[in-house]
Amino acid sequence: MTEAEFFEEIKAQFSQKLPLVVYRKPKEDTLCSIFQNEDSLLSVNNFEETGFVFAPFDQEGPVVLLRPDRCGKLPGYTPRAGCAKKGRRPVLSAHGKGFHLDLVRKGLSEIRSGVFDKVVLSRSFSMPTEAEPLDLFKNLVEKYQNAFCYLWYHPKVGMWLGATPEILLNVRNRTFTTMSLAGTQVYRGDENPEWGEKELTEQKYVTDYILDALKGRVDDLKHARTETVRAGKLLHLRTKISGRLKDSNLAEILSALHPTPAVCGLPKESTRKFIVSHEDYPREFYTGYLGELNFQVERKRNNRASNPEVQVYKSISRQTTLFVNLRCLKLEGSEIKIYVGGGVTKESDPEKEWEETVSKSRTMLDIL
Ligand SMILES: C=C(O[C@H]1C=CC=C(C(=O)O)[C@@H]1O)C(=O)O
Repeated sequence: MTEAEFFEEIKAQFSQKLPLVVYRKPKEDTLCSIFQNEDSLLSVNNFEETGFVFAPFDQEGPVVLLRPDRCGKLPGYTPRAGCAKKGRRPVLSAHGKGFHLDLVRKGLSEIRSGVFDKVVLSRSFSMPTEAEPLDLFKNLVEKYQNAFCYLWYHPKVGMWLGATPEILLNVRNRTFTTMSLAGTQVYRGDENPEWGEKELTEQKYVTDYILDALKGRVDDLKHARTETVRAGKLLHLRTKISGRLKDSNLAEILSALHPTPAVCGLPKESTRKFIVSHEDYPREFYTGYLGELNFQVERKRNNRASNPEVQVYKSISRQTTLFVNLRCLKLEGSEIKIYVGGGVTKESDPEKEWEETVSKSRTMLDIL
């Protein structure tokens, strides 16, 4: 399949208003597309299905499933810069700042009263755009090599686009990896900067929560050393976590994990309630998760041990690769809605929390 054919197929699906997703996994150069042949709105029942999932923040909400009726692959894709229409660089406005500062103060007051330890508070803002969705996607792929970049569309749900640095769960057969990702600072040329107490604590809450949620449900639970990772112009703290699922209990693992304190808070239930009743917009799919569910992967292997003439055989495994939906936007006609948030702990300063959401919003604004 040529590059022109790959993108033509996507445009044709759009013009027929049929569901699709196009994406590129972190550090890979293959673009993947998935098309559903008709527009029914399908949802996941028990996570035994195969397809591309798109889950909302709200754990009770249905997890949308795109059925892979047709799939495309474009290996070796080299992104080119400047696909979006040239225009004025979007101006960052302070609109909504008063509300956000108040929201953070309310969160802090709950933390100080001992209601919860950490809460992730967010905001959303809109701006006009004339950019073509596919051009925006190409810009994401070009700019964010370490991120999972996607463009997702369902005529009954809407169109979303993002470049997320956060893996929720990666499972091949029964081996899984996940990560705790939190704490933010702006990248200023040093990939190994000092971290403050506030960031170290807010990220440790996430690590401890994940380890606790998985304990007893998995074998060989391990975590690596906490490290700094770069996501565009930002740096985060990350701890990789791995293990082996006891049996095929993907649904149970996901419900124990999602939403983690990287996007909700600690404890989960009281912070979820606080978020839903105090943020001034519905998160919908922001801070939900998305990705491949139970895809078959074929691997060719050389079995040197059993045959000196090098026998090549194929092994088939099932793989699930899910990402947290961060650094994303929703496209509604000629308007985009950008979503950004940050973790609030007892050490938070409302003004700095606002600045952090401004820095995070640049990930999406820079592709316009
Ligand atoms: C909630 C977001 O980021 C999360 C992931 C990494 C760092 C975060 C932080 O430092 O607050 C957040 O937990 C967002 O980008 O909207």
